[in-house]
This record gives sequence, C-alpha cells and structure tokens, in this order.
Amino acid sequence: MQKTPALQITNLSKHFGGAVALDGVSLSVSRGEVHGLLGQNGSGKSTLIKILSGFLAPQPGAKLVLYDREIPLPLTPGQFRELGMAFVHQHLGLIPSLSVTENICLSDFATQNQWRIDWRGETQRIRRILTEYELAIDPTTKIQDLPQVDRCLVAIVRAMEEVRSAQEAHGGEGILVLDEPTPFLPRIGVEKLFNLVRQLVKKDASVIFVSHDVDEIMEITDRATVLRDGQVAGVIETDRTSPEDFIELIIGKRVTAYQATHRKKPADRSAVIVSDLSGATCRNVSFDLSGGEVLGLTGLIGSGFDEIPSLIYGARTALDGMLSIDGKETMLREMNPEKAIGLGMAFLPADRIGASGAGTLPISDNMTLPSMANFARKLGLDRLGMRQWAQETGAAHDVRPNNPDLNLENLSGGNQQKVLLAKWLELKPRLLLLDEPTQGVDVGARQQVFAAIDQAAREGASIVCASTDAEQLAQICDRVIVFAQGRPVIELTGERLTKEEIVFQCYSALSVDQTALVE
Ligand SMILES: Nc1ncnc2c1ncn2[C@@H]1O[C@H](COP(=O)(O)OP(=O)(O)OP(=O)(O)O)[C@@H](O)[C@H]1O
Repeated sequence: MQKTPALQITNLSKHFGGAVALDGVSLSVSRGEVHGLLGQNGSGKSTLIKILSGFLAPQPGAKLVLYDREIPLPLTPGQFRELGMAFVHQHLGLIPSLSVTENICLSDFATQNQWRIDWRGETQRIRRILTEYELAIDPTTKIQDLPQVDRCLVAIVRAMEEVRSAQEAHGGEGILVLDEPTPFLPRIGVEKLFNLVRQLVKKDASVIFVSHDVDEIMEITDRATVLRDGQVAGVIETDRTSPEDFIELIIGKRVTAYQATHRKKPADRSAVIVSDLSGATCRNVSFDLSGGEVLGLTGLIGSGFDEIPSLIYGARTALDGMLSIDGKETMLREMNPEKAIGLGMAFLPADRIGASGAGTLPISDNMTLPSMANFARKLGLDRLGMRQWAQETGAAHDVRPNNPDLNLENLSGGNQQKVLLAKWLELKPRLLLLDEPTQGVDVGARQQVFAAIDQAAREGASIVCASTDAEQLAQICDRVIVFAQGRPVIELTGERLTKEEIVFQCYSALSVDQTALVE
C-alpha cells in the first residue's frame, strides 16, 4: 500500500542565466520511505536540494507540499528547520575553526532564544550523543583538525539530531536529506549510517538519499527518482529493478563493466621507488613501480594508506623516507608541492574544493594553474590563450558545461573532478598520485576517469591510487597493497585482484599478525 506523502514537489524549474538546471521536475517522497535521488553529474540533484534548503530560489510556478500543507516558495534561509527538514550537503556545511560541539549546537542556537550558553554542559551532552552513535570523536576538537571521515560523520550526526528533535516536536514528521554522504565513508561508516537511516524511517521520518553508488542505492532505498538533464527520467521501485536497469535509466544507455587495457607484466620496477616512508600513521612503507603501472593502496580508515599520496607529494610532511623517480633521489622530509611538480609529479587530493581547486576562480584559471608559466607574457598573462586551452582540454575530458569562464564551484561535483584531473593529466606527469579519484563522479563519468587514468598509464606514467573503493581498484589497478595499522599486509595481483578479495583482505587485515607484513 502506498503511504501518504511527506513531501511533494511539482513543476520545479531552475535556470542559471541561459542554462536550465531543472525543468518541470516532480518528486514525491512517502512517510517512512528512503527515496533515492539519482542522476549523472550535472543532472540537477544538488540544485533541487539547494532549493529545498532555501539556498536557491526556483523559477515561479513550482509547488511544495509538506505533510498536506502547501509551503510557499522560495523558502527563506533557515526555514527548513521549522519545517522539520535537515541536510547533509556535499560540502558538509561545517565551520572548520569551530569545535564539534559548537558545530552540532549551532542549529539549536539558531532556533532557540538562549541568553547564555552552558558550554561545559553542551560538551557533555554532545559527548553522550557521539557515544550513542558509537563514534570515538572528541567533541572539543576543531573540525579543521578532524580527518575527512570524521567531519562527514559529525555532519551526519548533526542532521540526525535535527530530524530527531523535529520528530519529537511534530509527532514523527521529519525529513532527512543526504546529498552524497558516503564517498568519504569507509564501509563500516556506511553500514552505521544505513542503520541510523533505517531507525529513522521506522519511526516514520523520510529520507532523501543522493548517491552515485548503485549498490548503496539498491541496499537502502525503497524507491528512487532519476533525473536526466534536469528532467525526471523515471521513478522506480528498488526491489523490482536490477542494477543494470538503474544504470541504464541514469545514463540513458546500457554500459558494460570497465576493464583497463594497459595491463602488461611490469618488467622493471625501478621507475618509482618509495623506501621507508613514515607519516602520522604509516610506518616504514616501501614499494616500487614500473612506468605504466597502476598501483592501488587500500585498507580500512585509520590504516594509514590514505596519507601516502600526500606524503610523497609533500602536501603533508613525511617523518622519514626516500623517493626515487628514474634514479633521482629525494628525501621525503624535504618534499614540497613545488619540488614535486618539478620532479614530474601530479597529485589529485580527495578534498576537491578544499585542497585541489579554487572554487571562486574560473575553470580556465583552475586548469592552467600548474602550467601558468606557459601563458606568462611580458605584459601579464595570455588570458585568451588560457581560455582557449581550457576549452580544448575541457572538451577532451567531457567537462559539462564546457564553459571556461564559469567558476569551478558552479560545476556539479563530478564535473569539478574532471576539471582537476584534466589539469594534471595534461602535464603528462611521470608519477600521478590519486586519492579517491572518482568520489562523487557518476557511473558514466567514472568510466571516462578510468579511461583517462588508463591512457596516462599507457603513455608511461606510474600511478598510485589510494582508495577505499574496492570495485574501482579491481578495475584500474595492476597491483593492490592492503594496509593495516600503518603497514602493508598483503599485495594482490592477477586472479586475486577482485573487488570481493580486496574487501575481504581489508577486514581480515585487522587481525593480521604484525610480524607477517609484506616487505
Ligand atoms: N550557481 C550556478 N551557476 C551556474 N550554473 C550552475 C550553478 N549551480 C549549478 N549550476 C549548473 O546546473 C547544473 C546542475 O548542477 P547540479 O550541481 O545540480 O548537478 P548534480 O546532479 O548535483 O551533479 P553532481 O552529481 O555532479 O553533484 C550543472 O550543469 C551545473 O553546472
């Protein structure tokens, strides 16, 4: 039996100048339902969510009904709280210089009239809440000092608490909107999130869940609305739909699983040698790569694999270690990004806008940043040349829309990633360091990113890819090293290089005897 709707949107459109991001979209989410919102990068999902949060105003003519009550649009900033909605946005919306407690309490202070804040009491309350959620996060830590995974969990806890208090105030009513919350979460975090989501909907709240991960969609949603080019391509009931059908509806055609083509027997592994690398978590890590080889690094969060690309590139300072590229040795303690680029390295960090690109600068500036010297003229920069180059590169990497004047932050998440990867690939790096290269990238664009990585490998680059995405590693890597407690524990190649085996090894690595480490 169809449950009564919690949220109904009809005729929702949004234009940015001449570009149409949403075109007459309808969305209906039932009480107690987890509703997926799917679509390729740039299909309009975040725009819809930003309208629901009052951040953007839609074109006139749209209608929003919440629990049988018509709510005039546009919403005013912060009005979503009174309406019982809570959001986890792609960029999390946390204030880095404030503590976990301050960030979680901010929304309470926005809605309550308090003349004095009992910070000690609040900190104890938040500590209790974090314990309830089984999270080992110190509430006094500043957000900027937390790893990305914990930041994400804090944003989720904050939204969960907002929905919980909305439910208490409105007899079960409450809508949680999760805009791609999982790319930064390890599997165990995803399971935790899904359990919380199930508890919420059991109590009649509703959840809108945006994700590019078809397995996750299959696991957690009851129904899903698929957007394509700003319009509804279809509404589907999850348990009547196969993953292949989901993908076909999302991208408009059937795709077959990607398989890298550059695979070959790495003959000489002396192109890149990392020896005795130590950082905050990883200890005495050594590995080597041949030219044209893609090496995956993985493990559970906290196992230390994820800091390796930034330590090699000098974005974080290594405690110890040596890097050799084509026989040229450098102490990793002394590495910095400028030296790294000089040695032919390129680094795509996981934190897209924070560490990889400048959101408020145009695409053309972002793309030409590492190669700016090529555009320097006596009287300044050759802006026309930069723009043209950015447009050609954008076309080659299928950036949509391919408008070099658009600020990077105005591209959809996946298209931002394409821009940032393109800027490095065009430099033809000797050593390409990737940290979660396809998070937030849709199933179609994911294949394009894989193909670009494959092409770089075929042209002779050595590639290190740190990721928790086992499927991605199995598809693009020649070898994968699994980490536990800061050390490599097993290396997978050939027949053993499968998604299932990688996941299995990540979890069994937890109990591994530390004397049996891979050297
Ligand atoms: N402020 C803006 N100015 C101009 N164009 C914008 C702006 N915000 C979004 N767009 C455009 O609107 C379209 C929809 O973007 P949106 O972020 O909603 O996509 P999405 O489905 O959330 O994609 P992703 O999965 O990559 O996050 C894109 O073409 C994007 O470039």
